[in-house]
Amino acid sequence: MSAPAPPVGRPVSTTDWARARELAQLAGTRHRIAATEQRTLAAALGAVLAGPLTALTDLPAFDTSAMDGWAVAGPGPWRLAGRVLAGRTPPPLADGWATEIATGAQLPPGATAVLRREHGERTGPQLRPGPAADPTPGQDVRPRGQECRRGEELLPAGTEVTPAVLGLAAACGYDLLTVRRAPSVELLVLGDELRTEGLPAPGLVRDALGPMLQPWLAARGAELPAPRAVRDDFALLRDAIRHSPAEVVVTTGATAAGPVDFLHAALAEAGARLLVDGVRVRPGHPMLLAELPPAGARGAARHLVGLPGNPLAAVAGAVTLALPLLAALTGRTGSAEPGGRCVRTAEPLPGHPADTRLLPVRLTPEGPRPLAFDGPAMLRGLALADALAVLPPGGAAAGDLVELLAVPR
Ligand SMILES: Nc1nc2c(c(=O)[nH]1)N[C@H]1C(S)=C(S)[C@@H](COP(=O)(O)OP(=O)(O)OC[C@H]3O[C@@H](n4cnc5c(N)ncnc54)[C@H](O)[C@@H]3O)O[C@H]1N2
Ligand code: MOO
Repeated sequence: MSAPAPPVGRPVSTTDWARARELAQLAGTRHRIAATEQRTLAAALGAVLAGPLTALTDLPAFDTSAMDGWAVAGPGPWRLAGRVLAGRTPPPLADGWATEIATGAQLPPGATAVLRREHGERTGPQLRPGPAADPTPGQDVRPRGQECRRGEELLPAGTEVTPAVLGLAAACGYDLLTVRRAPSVELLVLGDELRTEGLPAPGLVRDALGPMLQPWLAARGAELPAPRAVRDDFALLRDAIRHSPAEVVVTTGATAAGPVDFLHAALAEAGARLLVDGVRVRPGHPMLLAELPPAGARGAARHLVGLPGNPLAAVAGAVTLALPLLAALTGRTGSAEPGGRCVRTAEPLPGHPADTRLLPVRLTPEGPRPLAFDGPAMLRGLALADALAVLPPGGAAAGDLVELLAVPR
């Protein structure tokens, strides 16, 4: 069969930007991954908690000294005996006695407070509070359960496992975390003009999207192998889509109406149903989202996100369609996800007259500042950006609240 001609005069810019993002979220929510797996803490970074993180122990697990000094029992002066270091179990302390204690050490039973080293005056075996008054009961003591009680919910299901979450989980006794299975993704990079190494040459450009999207999507919780290059060939593309075992196929390029832009035709032949076909956003308006027929015996739901080939347009497609889809597939919540952060502008930010604009900005104490080199085919501004500002048609005036989206990290 000969390759079909790419569609001519196909309508573009058909879906409003916010609606397109919502449709991607809905598609993921409808096919939320139920499977869970247990991972060691070291392997869980970036995954999503399958259930609430509940404390396995009180925190602190025992009454603890918050300062270096002396554990004291009752009002001063005190008689001094011994010392308690972190990691030891101290004997009880009788009223009128004090014992040297380190920060983090277990408070002896009977101790009523901790006197900081700089607040105590020691004369031989005697300790008095110095010019300061006696410590109040409980002073500089971290009582058992101050941070949480055993069984208390610390984090909800859907929380991304960040380094801080790993620290908290370790602090309250976890060795393994139950997380949602990561969605499998295949990245297909389209374009005969692309080289994966060396300098661009006449007519040839370096693939900028494989090196950017692969680690970005992986950091957002996707399970994906190295990108696969697919030649500008209709049948190759159709078969790559048809037979991909991934739950989410992400393609780059071939979304528009060029002579070898076969994506629409390949999707049609692969039995795809378009959920989003063009978005009223700049850059990136030819982006698309499709539902693919299930593949393989497991019959898992599959989607395809078609990112435009222009590199900044591809980033716009990723934040609009790919990341919301991936987040919803795992039920991921958090500030890096859609709708996370807003900021007030200090100066007007230029928009598109009719469409939403995603503008790379630097965040300064005064507010978001646009960056130069923000054309659809450029990455220079993006590489310096802290965020993409979501600008409504017509742009934002000084003092407006604008949403910020995370840039590739
Ligand atoms: N007649 C029209 N032409 C175009 C329209 C339109 O509405 N009507 N839209 C323009 C817009 S906007 C975009 S964005 C691009 C989308 O193009 P495709 O998704 O079909 O992508 P390609 O044609 O394959 O490539 C476009 C451009 O990007 C470069 N590219 C592609 N892949 C990569 C990569 N992995 N790394 C670096 N650069 C890449 C490619 O070489 C081209 O320069 O269509 C416009 N045209
Ligand atoms: O998506 Mo295109 O200009 O908007 O690069």
